[in-house]
Amino acid sequence: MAHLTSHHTLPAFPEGLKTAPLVSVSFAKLQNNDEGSSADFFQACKELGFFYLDFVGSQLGETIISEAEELNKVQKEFFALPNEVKDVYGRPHLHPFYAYRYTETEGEDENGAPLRNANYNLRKDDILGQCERLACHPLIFQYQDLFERYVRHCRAAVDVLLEHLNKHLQLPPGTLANLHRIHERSGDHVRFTQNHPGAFNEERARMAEHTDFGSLTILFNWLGGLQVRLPENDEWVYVNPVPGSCIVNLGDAMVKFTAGILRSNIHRVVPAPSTQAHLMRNSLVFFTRPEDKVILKRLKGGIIDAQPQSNQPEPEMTSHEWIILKGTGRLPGVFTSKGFEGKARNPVAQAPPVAVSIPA
Ligand SMILES: O=C(O)CCC(=O)C(=O)O
Ligand SMILES: [Fe+2]
Repeated sequence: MAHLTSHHTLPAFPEGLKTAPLVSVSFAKLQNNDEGSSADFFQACKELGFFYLDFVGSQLGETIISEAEELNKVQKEFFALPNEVKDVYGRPHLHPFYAYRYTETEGEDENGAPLRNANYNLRKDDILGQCERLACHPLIFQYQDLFERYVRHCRAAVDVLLEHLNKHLQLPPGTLANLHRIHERSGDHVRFTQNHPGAFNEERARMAEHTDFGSLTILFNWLGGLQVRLPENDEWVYVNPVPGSCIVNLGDAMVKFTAGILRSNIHRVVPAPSTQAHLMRNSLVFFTRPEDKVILKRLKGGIIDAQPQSNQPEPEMTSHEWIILKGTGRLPGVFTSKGFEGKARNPVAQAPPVAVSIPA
């Protein structure tokens, strides 16, 4: 049988290593409104906030899989470019968030420069021609059609998920869809990521802990290295990539909209485990965010109304403000249903005001 993905070309994830108990939800069944799959999906969104979305057997799903494989080749080509070329498209001079970004790691490249772990954020509104386009490398233009198809297809899959959530939350029809209209400006973006092999480093691992700030994330990875922190005991465990499935996780906006019914789980990326540890690791992420102007606060209606009211006044900010503050490190700490954990208890008091001049 022909392989749908390139996972078989890589060494297998090590046997016997403890992995996160992500349930697998069939996208084809969700498309067909299968009740059991829909219930499993909602449960996963409440309990772990992470699940495998099995795309096999869905025409849209299999298209997304093959586009992700193509984009994985494009990202490798991009990251192989000379540093000074990539730096043209870098943070913060291009944009504080939608740009190329790196941190230096151990080792040197053939020119004696420190190795870089990097990502490159490419916003949906640039790809779909919905705003004045930020400068991007010619390679991105070369694959414009692929990017556009990928964005539209990921968004179509996300729309299916939002409809199921809307139903389970018993919100008026279209409530979540209306906060995520593809033609409106939003922080949706494609992210390329690349990490060099290296030894596990506790401090680095801790620095990488985060929740995603938006609504739903569609993640493809080919090697282990993603870890989630289990809600029941705070243990960090690996997520084993499954060929034919993407990993979906929920972000902060979903916690805010549902007053904590849904879970945005803390996770991080560390070096791939033993059998894969010598390899360069790439992942391809599609982040969905609420539209830029949407205020991140609990929605009214359905089962959300039965959630306890918080006794701490919450600063209200738009989705755009949230992304820029979090994306530029000005909301430190990890956001959970209980508020910010860790580095900052009262983040807004510590964060400088949002600069109005930041281009969206
Ligand atoms: O690389 C991965 O597997 C996960 C990446 C991730 O969590 C992120 O970019 O937010
Ligand atoms: Fe993430």
